Amino acid sequence: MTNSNSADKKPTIAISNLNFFYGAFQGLKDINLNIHEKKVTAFIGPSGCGKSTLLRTLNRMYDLYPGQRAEGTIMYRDKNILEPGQDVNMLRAKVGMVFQKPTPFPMSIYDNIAFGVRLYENLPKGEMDERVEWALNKAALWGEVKDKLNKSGLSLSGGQQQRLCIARGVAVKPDVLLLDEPTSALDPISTAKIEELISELKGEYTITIVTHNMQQAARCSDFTAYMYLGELVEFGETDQIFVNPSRKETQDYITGRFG
Ligand SMILES: Nc1ncnc2c1ncn2[C@@H]1O[C@H](COP(=O)(O)OP(=O)(O)OP(=O)(O)O)[C@@H](O)[C@H]1O
Repeated sequence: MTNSNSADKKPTIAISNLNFFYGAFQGLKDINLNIHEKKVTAFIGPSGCGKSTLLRTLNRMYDLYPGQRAEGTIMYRDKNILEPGQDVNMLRAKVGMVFQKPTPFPMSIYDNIAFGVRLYENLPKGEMDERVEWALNKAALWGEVKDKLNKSGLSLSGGQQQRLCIARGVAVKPDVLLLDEPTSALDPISTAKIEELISELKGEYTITIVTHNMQQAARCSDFTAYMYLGELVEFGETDQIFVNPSRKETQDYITGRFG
């Protein structure tokens, strides 16, 4: 594994000796990796290598499924989130997730945003209106929906729905955003919008993205982790990984010679 030399600042998330199990099957093997503050980190690698599994450990999404368990340490701002006493709801408010398929709730555009906020904060109507507008602006969607906030979130196009999900994610003011192949269901124009959005959001949030799209990783990320069969093969600054990888396996994958 290559360590990045721009890692002087304390990382937002420090993963050490992480192993993950789906019952008897080991999905992640001894992962050591830092996620840096206000940077975009991409997880790349062939199908089944463990990218989504790794992403889901970062807010303990796997807790929802019986038989899945993680061992090791994931320090998130000085606290090991794998410890049993961790408040997972609070963790998921701080470390939010956007999924591959847009998943708006079957409710109005306004309520899609307000719903999550109400779980954590009791805002008067005026402040909630401001928060909804703020979040939709952050997700570059306000202009397209400001006149139809009471319409169903499901009435939006796929690209708009995904931006609504990103707005929902930022509305609770998280610290970290986990994006699991956020553009794989979208057309090129919507994809470009989401990529622009990622570049803007990283000024304020620490972002981790799983992607199959090499160009997307190269365009959007500051750091890249290449995984294979549950192992982290190489991690480093994206420019170095794409221009001068230290491992032949990484080179083969990014140049399309894999498999
Ligand atoms: N619920 C599950 N039960 C058992 N094994 C699983 C489960 N989910 C994933 N796996 C296995 O864990 C390994 C890693 O899967 P994961 O979904 O993390 O890969 P990935 O790199 O994100 O793949 P893809 O790019 O195809 O989405 C695979 O071998 C997969 O079959």
